[in-house]
Amino acid sequence: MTVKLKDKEFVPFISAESIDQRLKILGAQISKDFKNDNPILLGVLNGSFMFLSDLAKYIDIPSEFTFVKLSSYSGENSTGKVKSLIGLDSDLKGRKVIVVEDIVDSGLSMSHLLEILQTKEPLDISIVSLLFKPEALKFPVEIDYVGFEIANKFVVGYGLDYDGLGRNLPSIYQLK
Ligand SMILES: O=P(O)(O)OC[C@H]1O[C@H](OP(=O)(O)OP(=O)(O)O)[C@H](O)[C@@H]1O
Ligand SMILES: Nc1nc2[nH]cnc2c(=O)[nH]1
Repeated sequence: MTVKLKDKEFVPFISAESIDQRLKILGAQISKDFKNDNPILLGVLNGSFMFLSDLAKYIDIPSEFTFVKLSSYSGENSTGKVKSLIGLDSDLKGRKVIVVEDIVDSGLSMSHLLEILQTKEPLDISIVSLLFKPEALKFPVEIDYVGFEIANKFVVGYGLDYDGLGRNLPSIYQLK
């Protein structure tokens, strides 16, 4: 069934069942790779809230969870550049950090985020992204765990929004 959000129509793309199956595999892989590391999973708000919450249920090793939001604003104006992390209250020094994103598209957000995170002196940084658009990548970033590689088309649902709407859809839709 199609979904209409404001002026745009979206068609079903990745079902809730497919997401759940993939998350089981990702969770098992991460649990194996970080077995003795007590990693910190760092969700990037807003888009990652649903992904991280569901992924966490399939991670069965000691692990910690925290969230940040990126800020690209200076006063009232967007600088077009991500400048700081809002809400990072955990000490990352010497820790294994797993950044959790809903999507890597151009790679701009992730490359800026990595620059800021490096200054916190973590032991290492891994990336898990539910979605990845290889054709759209302009700022090279290496993603350690990818849920789904997708075409360069706009998607919504499962945390991802169109103009603030659609984040609560339990599956992923693609622009018609
Ligand atoms: O690779 P990029 O081209 O930088 O795009 C990816 C970014 O876009 C989305 O965030 P957005 O800025 O829309 O904020 P949101 O998470 O609050 O929706 C998404 O959550 C990523 O952070
Ligand atoms: N909702 C949404 N946000 C994005 N941010 C970067 N790419 C996308 C996308 O395809 N959909």
